[in-house]
Amino acid sequence: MTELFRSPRVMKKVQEEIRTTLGTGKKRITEEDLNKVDYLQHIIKETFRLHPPIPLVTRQTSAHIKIQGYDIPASTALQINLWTIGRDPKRWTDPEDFIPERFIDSSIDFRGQNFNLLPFGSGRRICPALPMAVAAMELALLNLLYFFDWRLPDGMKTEDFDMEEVGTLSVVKKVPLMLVPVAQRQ
Ligand code: HEM
Repeated sequence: MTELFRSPRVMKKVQEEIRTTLGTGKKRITEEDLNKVDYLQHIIKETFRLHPPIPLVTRQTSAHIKIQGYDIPASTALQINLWTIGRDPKRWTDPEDFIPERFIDSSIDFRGQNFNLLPFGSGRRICPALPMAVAAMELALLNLLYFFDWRLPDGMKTEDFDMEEVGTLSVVKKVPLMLVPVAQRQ
């Protein structure tokens, strides 16, 4: 929601796509509404790229290996920095910008097969809750964006948003986002 609010173009586009796709007059968002709005899926991917909730995934080597010329002994703990990978200019164009369109016509997904985007890890220890977590995020966003428009509290400016993140194993926004909902008559 913070990235959407910082990017009015993206907010407007996704609300239009959600409201057009789901139609007017809905009383509730249901499971049948999931996976219908492609642009929302791109927004979720773009958010995972810039703000992976678990920024470091750990593995331990089972044998001596060599990576890019470095000798790594057996039983070494390796940390894969998902946050850095998500902002690596060698992998992403304009990596600091929130551009969901980068995923249009792209096969990049977050299900562990593409090593540029691994918010749920990969392989046999990949997050077992991936389908539930993604469905919960999508349901929450559909509800927030279909039924409400959003404005800033009086006296606050978008430039005042503090984007700092804090945490250890998992990270969250240091200063919670505060917005005012404006109910929409559909
Ligand atoms: C957006 C939400 C979530 C994200 C981004 C996330 C991310 C991750 C990541 C990166 C890992 C490590 C994967 C690896 O080492 O390859 C992990 C593991 C795990 N996650 Fe999640 N997770 C989320 C939600 C959840 C939820 C809601 C649950 C439980 C209800 C959950 C349960 C677990 C468990 C049990 C593991 C350990 C799996 C294992 O070691 O075999 N996760 N998650």
